Parts: sequence; C-alpha cells; structure tokens
Amino acid sequence: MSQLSLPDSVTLRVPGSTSNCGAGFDTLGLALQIYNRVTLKRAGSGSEITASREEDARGQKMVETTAKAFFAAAEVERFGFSFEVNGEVPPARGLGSSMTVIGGVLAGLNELSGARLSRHQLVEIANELEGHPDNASAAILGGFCVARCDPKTNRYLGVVRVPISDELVFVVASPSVEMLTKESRGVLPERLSYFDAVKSINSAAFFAAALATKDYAQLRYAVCDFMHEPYRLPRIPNGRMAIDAGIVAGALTGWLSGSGSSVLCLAMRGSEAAVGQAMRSAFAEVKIACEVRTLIADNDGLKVE
Ligand SMILES: Nc1ncnc2c1ncn2[C@@H]1O[C@H](COP(=O)(O)OP(=O)(O)OP(=O)(O)O)[C@@H](O)[C@H]1O
Ligand SMILES: N[C@@H](CCO)C(=O)O
Repeated sequence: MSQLSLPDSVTLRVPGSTSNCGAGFDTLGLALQIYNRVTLKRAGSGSEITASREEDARGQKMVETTAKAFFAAAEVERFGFSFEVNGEVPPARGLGSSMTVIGGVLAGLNELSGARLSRHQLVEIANELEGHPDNASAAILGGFCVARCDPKTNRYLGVVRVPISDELVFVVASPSVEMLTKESRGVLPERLSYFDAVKSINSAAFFAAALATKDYAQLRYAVCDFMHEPYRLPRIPNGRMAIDAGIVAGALTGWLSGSGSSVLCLAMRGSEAAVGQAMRSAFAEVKIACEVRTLIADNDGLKVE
C-alpha cells in the first residue's frame, strides 16, 4: 500500500469478553456483544501519543506500551497519534476492558501504518503484553476461544475457535466495585494441590467439549474451579451466592468473569429475566449495587468501522 493511501484516522469496534470460564484459567475466552470503540488519529508530526480527552488519560500508559510493542513487531517507523476510547465495557470488572484498548490500538496502528499484520500476529503481541491469551484471542478473533501457548516461553501458538449460538445468553452481574487484574492475580497461591488441579482440568475440558458440541444439557453445574475462584470470589461479597442463585433460578452454570468483579451465569434464552433477578437479589442482600446485563456471544471479533 502506498503511503499516500493510508488513512489518518481509524475506529475499531472491539468486543468485551469473559475469560477463564471457571477452570480454564488463562486459556478459555469468550467474546460478548458489548463493545468499546477505539479511535486513533495520526499526529501531524512527531511521535507523541496523547489522550484526546481527559477521561482517556487512564489508558495512557497501556496505549504507550501497546504502541511500543506494535512498532517493534511490525518493524515500521514510529509515528505520533491521539486516542480515545468510547463504549459500554465497564473498566476493571472482568469483562476484558483492557483488551478492548490493547486490541483496538494494535489493530488501529496496523491500519494507520499499512503493516498488514494478521489477526493471529495481533493476538501474539497482545498475549505478550497481557501474559495470557484468553481475552486477547476472544476480543480479536471473536467466539469461544481455546488458546494455546508454548509452555516454556508462553508464546501464543494458536487457537481453536468455536462460534457460539444466540440460543445461549450470558447474564452478567457487575457489582459497583472495580477489581484490577494485576491485584486479582496477586491473591493467587504459588502452589496448587494435585487433586485441585485434577478436578479443575476435569471441569475445563468437560465444559469446553460440551459447549463446542452444543451439548447444553450437560453444562448444568459443569463449572467447578479450584484454581482461582476459591481465592478471588471471597473478595466479592455474595459473589458465589449470586452465581448459585442464578443457577437455582434456571441458569445452566456460572463463573467469576475474568479476574472479577463481575460474575456471570450461562443460561438458555428465555430464562434470563429470572436469572438476572436472582443474581441482583444476592448482591442486594449485602447492599451492593450491581448492573445486570444479558449478553450474547460475539462471533466476529474486532472490526474496523
Ligand atoms: N475505557 C477505557 N479507557 C482507557 N483505559 C481503559 C478503559 N477501560 C480499561 N482501561 C484500562 O484497563 C485497565 C483495567 O484493566 P484490567 O485488566 O485490570 O481489567 P479488565 O480488563 O476490565 O478485566 P479482566 O482482564 O479481568 O477481564 C484500566 O486500569 C485502564 O488502564
Ligand atoms: N486469565 C486472566 C484474565 C484476566 O485478564 C485472569 O484470570 O487473571
């Protein structure tokens, strides 16, 4: 592509996502139809990166780090740009907000520079930045993603991606408390008991196979995690109760979304009102306000608008 035909401005629509899906820690990710839009505008000169508005400043460091990684990987000359992030994905609630920013910046710079990195190359860079490929693969590629990394280097190696039917709904309760992934990873233990690992692998493998083959009846109570939820969920008052109440009200199963603070129930279409009400009531018992959203899966991943 000639330099002359490159755009000066680009907007990316990037889906939020739920990751881990219980025991698929750092491995399973599922894109949801809730979006942020990341707009990048090339600066007239220089290599400065600036937030377009005051409210975008919280993303400054993340955008700078992402841009640095992009320019290095794409081997293109750095240029300055401004950025803004708009949309519905609540920050620090376990719905992949950071990946909407990282994915949007990577794909945006790909467009502005004409570098033409593939989507899998973008996932590879995003995985290096975040340290895990679950949200990265879901946000960039869409659908339900089982992502694989090199066990020695943690380099992203590839993904098995399954589109998810809109018969399934994801009822997400986001309590009013922010939970940063960095802090939420800090509460995890250094070691895991052998049989906690065995039980977790059993649940993650069963869940992925049942979802991929649309054997939905077998998803009931299918999520049992011993890797991260026992350490994180107690930090969210009535978080476990909200998931259990959703299941009693008709959901198939549920989990802590990403690193929290949202909790999520997976249900067949039609039961979302009862499930949402039950989840909201569980948080109301401990006087925690929460926003309840009923979402379906996004099967497209990020898009240039
Ligand atoms: N709309 C936004 N504008 C700018 N930066 C944002 C925005 N949303 C999120 N961020 C950045 O992402 C950080 C939150 O990322 P974090 O990984 O802690 O949570 P998350 O991505 O919402 O959750 P999870 O990774 O568990 O799904 C914020 O501190 C901020 O730096
Ligand atoms: N797998 C990650 C997702 C959050 O980005 C975690 O649970 O920490």
